[in-house]
Amino acid sequence: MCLNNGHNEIDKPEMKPEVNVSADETELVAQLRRYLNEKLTYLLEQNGIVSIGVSGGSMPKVFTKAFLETTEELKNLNWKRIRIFMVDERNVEKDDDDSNLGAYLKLFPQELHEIFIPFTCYRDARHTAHGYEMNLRKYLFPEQNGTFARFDVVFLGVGPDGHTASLFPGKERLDKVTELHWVAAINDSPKPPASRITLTMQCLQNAKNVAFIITGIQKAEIVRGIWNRELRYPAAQARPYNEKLTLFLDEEAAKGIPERDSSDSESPPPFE
Ligand SMILES: O=C1O[C@H](COP(=O)(O)O)[C@@H](O)[C@H](O)[C@H]1O
Repeated sequence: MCLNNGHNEIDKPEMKPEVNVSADETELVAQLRRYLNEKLTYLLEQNGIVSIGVSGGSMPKVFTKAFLETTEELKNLNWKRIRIFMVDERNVEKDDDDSNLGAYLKLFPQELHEIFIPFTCYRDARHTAHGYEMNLRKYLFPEQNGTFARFDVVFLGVGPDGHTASLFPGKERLDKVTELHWVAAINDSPKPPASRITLTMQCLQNAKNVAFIITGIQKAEIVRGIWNRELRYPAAQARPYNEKLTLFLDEEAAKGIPERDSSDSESPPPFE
C-alpha cells in the first residue's frame, strides 16, 4: 500500500486514454464505426433512449459517415431510441452557416432530422441555454449523477487553444457554472461567433463515454495536454470520472502522444 501525503491511498496507476491513430479519413471513419457499433449495441440493450452528443467544426462530416454506416449494420434498429444533441452550439439559427446543428442537418437524410434535439435561438444566449437544457431533460431524460446528466456518449473536438465544446481556456466559467447544471451561455467566445451555448464541464466529466476526434499537427500540443492532464486546457479537464476516454487521432495529431519508449526521455517531444 502506498501512503500518499499520510493518507492511506492505494497508488493506482494513472489510466491513459484508448488511442486510435488513422492514416486517412477512410480509416478514421472505420475506427469511429467500430466504436459506435460497440457502444450502441451495448447501450441499446441497457437504455430506453441512447443519447449521443456531437460537436461542430470539423466533426460533422466524419461523424455522419461513421454513424450512418454503423446504423446500417445494426439489426432491427429502432431510430426512435437514438437521440443526437449538440455538445455546444453557436447562438444562431440552424440555417446559419455558423450553426453546428445546421452542419449535421445538411449531411443527414431528411427522415432522420427528428433524432436531433432541437433548440430555439434567442438573442440572449442565456435564454437559448435555458430552453435547450429543458429540451435535453424532456427528450433525453438521461440518468443523473446528483444534479448532472450522465449522457451516454459524447464526441468532442478541440481547438488549437485547447478549448473543447465552447469551454475556452482562462474562462472562470469552467468551474463557476452553477446557475445552470447542464448548459451554459457564453457571450465572449474568443473564437467567433462570440455568443454560444455549451454543455458545462461537469456534464462532460459525468458522461459515460467521451471520445475526442482530433486531426492536424496544430493540435498535437493539445493531444499532449490531454495525455498529460495539463488542466490549463479545458480539453484536458473534459475527462470522464469513469476514465472511459478514447482518442481518435490522425498521424499528425498523434505526434502529441509522448514517446511510449521512455528510454530516450531526454529527447524533446517530437513536435517541438
Ligand atoms: O467552435 C468550435 O470549435 C471546436 C473545434 O472545431 P474544429 O473545427 O477545430 O474541430 C468544435 O469542437 C466546437 O463544437 C465548435 O463549436
